[in-house]
Amino acid sequence: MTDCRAFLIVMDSVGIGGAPDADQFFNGNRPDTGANTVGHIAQARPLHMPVLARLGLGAAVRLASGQDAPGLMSPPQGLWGGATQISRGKDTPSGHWEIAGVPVPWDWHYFPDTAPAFPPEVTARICDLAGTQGILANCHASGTQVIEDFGTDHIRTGWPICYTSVDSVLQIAAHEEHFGLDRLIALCQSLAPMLHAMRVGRVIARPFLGEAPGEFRRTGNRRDFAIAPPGRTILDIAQNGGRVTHAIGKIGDIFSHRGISHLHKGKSDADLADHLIRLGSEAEPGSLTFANFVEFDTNFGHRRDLPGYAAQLEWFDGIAGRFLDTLRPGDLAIFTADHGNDPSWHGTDHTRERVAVLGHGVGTRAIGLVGFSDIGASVLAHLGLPAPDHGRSFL
Ligand SMILES: O=P(O)(O)O[C@H]1O[C@H](CO)[C@@H](O)[C@H]1O
Ligand SMILES: [Mn+2]
Ligand SMILES: [Mn+2]
Repeated sequence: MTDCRAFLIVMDSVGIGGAPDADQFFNGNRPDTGANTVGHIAQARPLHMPVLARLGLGAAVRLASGQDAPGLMSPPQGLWGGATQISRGKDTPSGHWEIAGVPVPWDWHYFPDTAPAFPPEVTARICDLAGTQGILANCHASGTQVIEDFGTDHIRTGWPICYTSVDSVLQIAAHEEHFGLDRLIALCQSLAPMLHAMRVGRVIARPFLGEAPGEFRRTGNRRDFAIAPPGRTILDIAQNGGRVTHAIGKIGDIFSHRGISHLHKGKSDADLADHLIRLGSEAEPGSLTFANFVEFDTNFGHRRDLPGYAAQLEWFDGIAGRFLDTLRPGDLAIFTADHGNDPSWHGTDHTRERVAVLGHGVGTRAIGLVGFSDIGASVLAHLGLPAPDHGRSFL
């Protein structure tokens, strides 16, 4: 067995523009054509990201989208390129599964942007499981806004706040104390099989605290109940090959906890960064570490907070530098993303974009434009493991 280790790090929603099918994806009724998360942030405010810029982030933005990314245009000294997605969803499971070798073969079920958004049988099932006479919201919504709008009614009536988005999700927001955190999680878990049978990707528990509008805030106790990937992922293949696999952050939920030896969670990306840096030193020879950093997406992309997104990128770049310093000769680290979420864009939903592929540990190399599945295939090739069912190694 090889002693080489592999680290695959997904910066959630850090897209680089240029998706050839962006015109088929929408925020509201306007297409995602031209959306470019990193490009537009850097054009609004030059980014200081010396570590990822040195690997080739700026060059990747230009390759994928034809746009310049001020501050990031240093000559690449890592493995660098862009990746294009083929799965029909611009959501987290679609992106991660395809990176892990399983493009999504079906069309997800999406709830219409109508009021009500959910069919009567779904509403009835939620009421039945929750023991309530009704549900609140029942529409497309932003998660921070929906608790502002319905939090007071929720505390008064005890009814769960149920909402969706352009993604294939049913989200339930409920108060950790008035409704109860365990009760919310049990509700989502019990509801999930019905929704998965409808090809709804995830049921998500969104607990919050606070007693009045202006004070309501979501907590770190979010839980996702996702459909299991419909094929062998790189985590499955690595584990079947006798390797230790480490999942950091949301990776456990995204892969329905399959193929994972050790799960490392935290209340914030700062906690996850500590796990990543520690595993850089401690992960076993031959192991695979798969990490997701979610705050780019949840705290800044959906909130359309461009200065916040920029600051998070610069913070993460420092983490990336500290992490890379822990690696040994023969290790591979790849930084990539699962979709876009351009904070300068209209709407509040993800944006269809290409993503960067930035590799450390295999010298300077331009890989051009590859497919999402080629990322996972390359990780397995580096570890000396059998190839996945989709994708080709670019190493
Ligand atoms: O506005 P919030 O609740 O953060 O919702 C976002 O989170 C969901 C899951 O990632 C996405 O579908 C998007 O709607
Ligand atoms: Mn995502
Ligand atoms: Mn998101």
